Amino acid sequence: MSVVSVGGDYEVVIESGCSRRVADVVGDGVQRALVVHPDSMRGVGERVTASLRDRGIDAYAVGVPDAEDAKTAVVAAELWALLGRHGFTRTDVIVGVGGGTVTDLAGFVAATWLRGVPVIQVPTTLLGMVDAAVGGKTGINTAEGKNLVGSFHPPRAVLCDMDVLATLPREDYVAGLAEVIKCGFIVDPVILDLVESDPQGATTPDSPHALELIERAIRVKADVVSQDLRESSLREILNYGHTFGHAIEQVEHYRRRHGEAVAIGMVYAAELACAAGVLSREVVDRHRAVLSSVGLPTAYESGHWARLETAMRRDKKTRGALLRFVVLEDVARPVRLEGPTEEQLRTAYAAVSA
Ligand SMILES: NC(=O)c1ccc[n+]([C@@H]2O[C@H](COP(=O)([O-])OP(=O)(O)OC[C@H]3O[C@@H](n4cnc5c(N)ncnc54)[C@H](O)[C@@H]3O)[C@@H](O)[C@H]2O)c1
Ligand SMILES: O=C(O)C(=O)C[C@@H](O)[C@H](O)[C@H](O)COP(=O)(O)O
Ligand SMILES: [Zn+2]
Repeated sequence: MSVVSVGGDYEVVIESGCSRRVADVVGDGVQRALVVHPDSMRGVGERVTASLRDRGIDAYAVGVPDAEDAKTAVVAAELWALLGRHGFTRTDVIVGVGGGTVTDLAGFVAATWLRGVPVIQVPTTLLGMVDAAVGGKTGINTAEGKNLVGSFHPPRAVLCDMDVLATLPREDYVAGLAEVIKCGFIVDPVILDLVESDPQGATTPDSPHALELIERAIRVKADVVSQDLRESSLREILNYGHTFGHAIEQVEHYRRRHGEAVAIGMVYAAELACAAGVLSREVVDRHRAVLSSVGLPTAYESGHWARLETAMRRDKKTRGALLRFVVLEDVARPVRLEGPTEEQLRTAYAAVSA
């Protein structure tokens, strides 16, 4: 078992079978629990619900639509209605069991119900474990863009059960590696060394390095969010690759995996930094090499610039008319690039669509 403390406020447990121990971390005085899971994870959701009932908690399981279809105001409103019907109070809890989409939704509903009730996160994807379930960013999408409505609401605990990864499709595991590699580029180059030493192994939860990769990425996230929960400055580095990545997701109506879009977004950010004279060609090439070695995409089709630029202007790092990007000066040296020229933006797009 491995435990990462997030600034002393809560713990991220990484252990086979720990999803069976949700009742141990719900806290005192809890009478009711709402366990939110996607239909694909009904088995784990119901197991968690049963384990809470065994401890005398009135637990209800509720299935939500798969992937980004869960992150809507309509689904959130259905859950608020359920909480109201079952009389959930401020001492009751919500449990998110699923990938990042479900932990984002469950966290958002917990943040807003009665202006905030506790949430326990039980991520079931690699991406959920290393990123979405940790750090308290919660949210839903609107027709205008990704994660445009949300709140900062840290969980009471995060339980990463390595056993549940056995059923995760390889493509989804690989998509989660994009956020792991992101942590390597922004803070912890040992992650890059580990992936480069065995790229094939990195693509499976059974590899000798899997646990170390997961733990290192969680430590990067925990360290950053414990210093800057509300993203006043430092936390922006976790958004590396997301300005262009979120724009791709929106243009594709959320049919591409988040991690895949972020992988392309990191190559875009690296090309942009290179065009702005901030980053060496060698580090840009390292982005393409390490991402493609695990099967992540590094290119995007041409012809979508106008829609991508419109979407990028809704990024939360934008200030007024000023587009702002997290870029690198070198590996583990993130900085901000504010107001890149139209030529630099287009040069980077041409480079990723080449
Ligand atoms: N809040 C944050 O800090 C944060 C960080 C990163 C990403 N995110 C969000 O996370 C989302 C992406 O998360 P994701 O990549 O986990 O996608 P996801 O939640 O869509 O899960 C991917 C797919 O795997 C299925 N699945 C989940 N666990 C499974 C398992 N163990 N076995 C079999 N199938 C399983 C899901 O049903 C889904 O079809 C995006 O919406 C992104 O914006 C949030
Ligand atoms: O935790 C953060 O902060 C991040 O930016 C992590 C990202 O991987 C994640 O996708 C996040 O949801 C993006 O947030 P947004 O503020 O750009 O919507
Ligand atoms: Zn992300």
